[in-house]
Amino acid sequence: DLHPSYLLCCFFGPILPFYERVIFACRDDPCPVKLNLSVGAYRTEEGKPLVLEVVRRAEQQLANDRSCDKGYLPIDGLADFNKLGAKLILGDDSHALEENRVVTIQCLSGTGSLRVGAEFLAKHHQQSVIYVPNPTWGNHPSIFTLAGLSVQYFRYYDPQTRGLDFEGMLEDLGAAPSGAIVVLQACAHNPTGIDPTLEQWEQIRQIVRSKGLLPFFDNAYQGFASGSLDSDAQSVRMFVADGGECLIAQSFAKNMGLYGERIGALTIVCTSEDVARKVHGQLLLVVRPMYLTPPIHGASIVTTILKNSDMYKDWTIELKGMADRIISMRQQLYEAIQARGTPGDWSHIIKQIGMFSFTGLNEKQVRWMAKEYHIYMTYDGRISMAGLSSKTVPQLADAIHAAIT
Ligand SMILES: Cc1[nH+]cc(COP(=O)(O)O)c(/C=N/[C@@H](CC(=O)O)C(=O)O)c1O
Repeated sequence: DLHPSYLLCCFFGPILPFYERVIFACRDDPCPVKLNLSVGAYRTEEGKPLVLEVVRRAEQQLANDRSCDKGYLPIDGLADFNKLGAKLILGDDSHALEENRVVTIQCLSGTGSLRVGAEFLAKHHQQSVIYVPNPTWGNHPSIFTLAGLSVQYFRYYDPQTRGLDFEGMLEDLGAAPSGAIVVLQACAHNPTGIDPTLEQWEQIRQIVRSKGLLPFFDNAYQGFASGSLDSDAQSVRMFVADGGECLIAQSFAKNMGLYGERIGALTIVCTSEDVARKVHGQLLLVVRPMYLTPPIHGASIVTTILKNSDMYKDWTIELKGMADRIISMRQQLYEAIQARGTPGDWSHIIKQIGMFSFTGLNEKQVRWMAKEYHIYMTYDGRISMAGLSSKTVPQLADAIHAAIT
């Protein structure tokens, strides 16, 4: 009979995903000028996390409201949050909302929304195959596999052009079995920073609908990519406008800076009000044994801001400020690389969008940069542009130049 601790140590083998190893390597590096570009969390020009001013005002308002309590939320979360969150992604004029075909439940940020959606699909959807982009966010395969779905990949990134492998994507989606689930990152694709154009989204929509595939949008960066909440929602709204079904995982971690509040929502757009009612009931059966009910504070902050037109407007201004700073970091890094005459075409740095840039650096170069320049990024060469500042751009450009030449 095995000693219990022996059993445990059998499981605690080298399970850390590659990016966690990077984070620990960076954390343990004593160098005073180390640069952590591995985590997708916004940092200010001073390299600090940012609590939005409008979030502080909302929290102050909540703290002063003596009618607020800390009781359990319903299983599907804060009703106002669900309503306002659905409108934010679907648009005020959404027919699906008008026809009551939409189910939205508050979940534990984007990750929790993806997981609840995946558990629901594993139980109720006739196809258990889920296609994700190659490459995709490192956590996607685990979320879907642990929920009981079988993960397949569709081509997404072309290393030759450092752009979208659009033909390959359409071919793989065309070859997917009818009813298969397809994960589509709504904007600011992680890790590549490459999004389809609106014309390409329309072609993707046509093939998804003609093949009877089920789109599952991961909407983790709405407003963070272009600075506009509506522009970044266009891909989702295209699909919803055609009357078909889709799932949408929403996160307020990045666009409202509420990373640690774990606030997001799962929206399922159904074909009828009656189906929506049944889906809602089944979602409650997934959530209750998983975490009973979601946390109240983050949902209250988001609701306070979305409900108040002045606060909403102030939020959009701060959100655009974050997006603009990232776009400026792209431009500065590109110009710094150009100024050093680093070989190769680096225009992908300014063509890509959102939090990340897929540099094209290989693992050997990434490891060398960590060792020689104390600059940390994920081993696939992804850098978080939000981790850069005008001060640190030259340090990164020098390191890239040295790694390439
Ligand atoms: C595409 C995508 N989807 C969902 C999430 C989950 O976000 P949530 O905080 O659950 O709402 C993330 C987080 N990505 C960053 C965080 C991480 O992976 O640790 C990242 O890629 O760095 C994504 O990049």
